[in-house]
Amino acid sequence: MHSPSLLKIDNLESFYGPIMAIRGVSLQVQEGQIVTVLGANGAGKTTLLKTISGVMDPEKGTVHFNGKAIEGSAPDAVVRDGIVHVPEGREIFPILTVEENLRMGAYTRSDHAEIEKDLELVYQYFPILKERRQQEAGTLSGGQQQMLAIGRGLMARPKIMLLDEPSLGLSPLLVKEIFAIISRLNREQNVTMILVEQNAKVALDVAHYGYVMELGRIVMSGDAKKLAQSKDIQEFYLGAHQETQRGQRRWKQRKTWR
Ligand SMILES: Nc1ncnc2c1ncn2[C@@H]1O[C@H](COP(=O)(O)OP(=O)(O)OP(=O)(O)O)[C@@H](O)[C@H]1O
Repeated sequence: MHSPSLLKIDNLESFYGPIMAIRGVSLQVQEGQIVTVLGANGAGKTTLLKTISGVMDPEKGTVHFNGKAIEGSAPDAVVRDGIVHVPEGREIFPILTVEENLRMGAYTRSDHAEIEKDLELVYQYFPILKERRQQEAGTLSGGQQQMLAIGRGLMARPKIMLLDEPSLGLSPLLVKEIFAIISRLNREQNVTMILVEQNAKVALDVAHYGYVMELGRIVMSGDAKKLAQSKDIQEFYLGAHQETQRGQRRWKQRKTWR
């Protein structure tokens, strides 16, 4: 990695009261890349994203975005800087319509004509959302809600999107469809992404670079193609592929990493 990073995190530590959820995490994201952060339940992936997006303040460490220190900034200031968090669990506004949800994503903007253009852009990527734009978001299927969460994130016109487990709870076919769109958004709209996933296989397929987290630390990192060939990763995702619960236990039980 030679060019300066778009996002650079050094030695980050975050706590929930006495619980240290992030233990000295350092990572870098180059502009234009998809960087995946893999790890089992409770590894600290969501906490990492919350700390980047300003929802949580770190106890220690720095987050630089475009060379500017942003750790401890308010969440809306982070959005204005160009970082958008697409949360896990389709946290859309269920009683607002699809279009109202999308417009909420542009809450930090006042360039009205551009907002209308971006709405059309979101509808190009997700035609089903256009079809259902007057429908209450709570009545959408899980896959459609995930599309809406991503679309709402796009409405902030981000430089970098933090995607928290977009595959969660979706059928393999839908996961394929959504990841293909994530990949297109990265290539065509030049949106840099941090992609948090338990599903290592699909994440490494679209990512350029990857990190593995375990108990709040980064235990492994590398080029996505190389990571996909690593024995540890293969054991994890093949296990996870066959039987999720067993896969997750095996991942957690590993003590050493190469
Ligand atoms: N609100 C909270 N209060 C206390 N501890 C928490 C809270 N949220 C998470 N934790 C703890 O912090 C650690 C990291 O959790 P985190 O949610 O970041 O993991 P994760 O890798 O994102 O897992 P998941 O995929 O389940 O979201 C875990 O030990 C978890 O139990």
